[in-house]
Amino acid sequence: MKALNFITLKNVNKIFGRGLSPVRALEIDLLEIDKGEFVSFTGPSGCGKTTLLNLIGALDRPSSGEIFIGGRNIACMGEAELCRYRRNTAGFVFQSYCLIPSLSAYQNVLVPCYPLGKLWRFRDRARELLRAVGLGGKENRLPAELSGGEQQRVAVARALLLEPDIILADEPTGNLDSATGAGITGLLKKLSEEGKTVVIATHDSRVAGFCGRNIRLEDGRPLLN
Ligand SMILES: Nc1ncnc2c1ncn2[C@@H]1O[C@H](COP(=O)(O)OP(=O)(O)OP(=O)(O)O)[C@@H](O)[C@H]1O
Repeated sequence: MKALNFITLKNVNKIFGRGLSPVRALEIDLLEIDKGEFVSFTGPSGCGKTTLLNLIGALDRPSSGEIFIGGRNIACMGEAELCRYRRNTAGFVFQSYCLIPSLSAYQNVLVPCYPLGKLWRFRDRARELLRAVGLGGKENRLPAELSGGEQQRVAVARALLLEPDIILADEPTGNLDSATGAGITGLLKKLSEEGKTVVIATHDSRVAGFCGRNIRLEDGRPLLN
């Protein structure tokens, strides 16, 4: 049975800057996402999509409010606990892939475990993940020797290395042609069917159409039905 309300944002505000011209980037009364959901956020440029993903992934802190992940409020965690949360619970996929150019696909997938040491423990999993995203046989290629879609697959495999419950993807298909983008969206959908909670920000209505639920943001506020 699905556990409900895996991600809950309550009275969350994010304000950038101070003084005469602060920017209110997000203003959320209540937003709930279930475990295993595949949710997209859409809306015009500047409506707060990236800010929202960054708050859920603890890459940034809210100005006020509570963000519960699996019942724990990450908005009031200390830095050490947040580090563990970022490492173990939330995996990020970015529009521009953010791979390290001098490392092979396989080495890039292993990057999240470098700070943990004990690389050997993750070697088989990294190879398995590359096979699972359709890159078996291309483990030793550098990012420059892979297509955009293949690089994004490496980024998805990297995000999965430490078995996070949540995948956050900010415009994951933004640099890809529509067929390749559909492949990446299909891969993210499959992950949600396997139990991961997948949250993406996208401009592309076709990508949003693939998701179980789409939430439109306007001026930092979700338009909920
Ligand atoms: N570090 C920052 N300092 C000041 N303002 C910021 C900062 N980051 C974002 N903003 C502002 O917050 C608002 C929301 O930005 P955000 O990047 O979340 O929007 P977005 O919906 O992801 O936009 P896009 O679709 O163009 O990527 C915008 O008005 C933006 O200018």
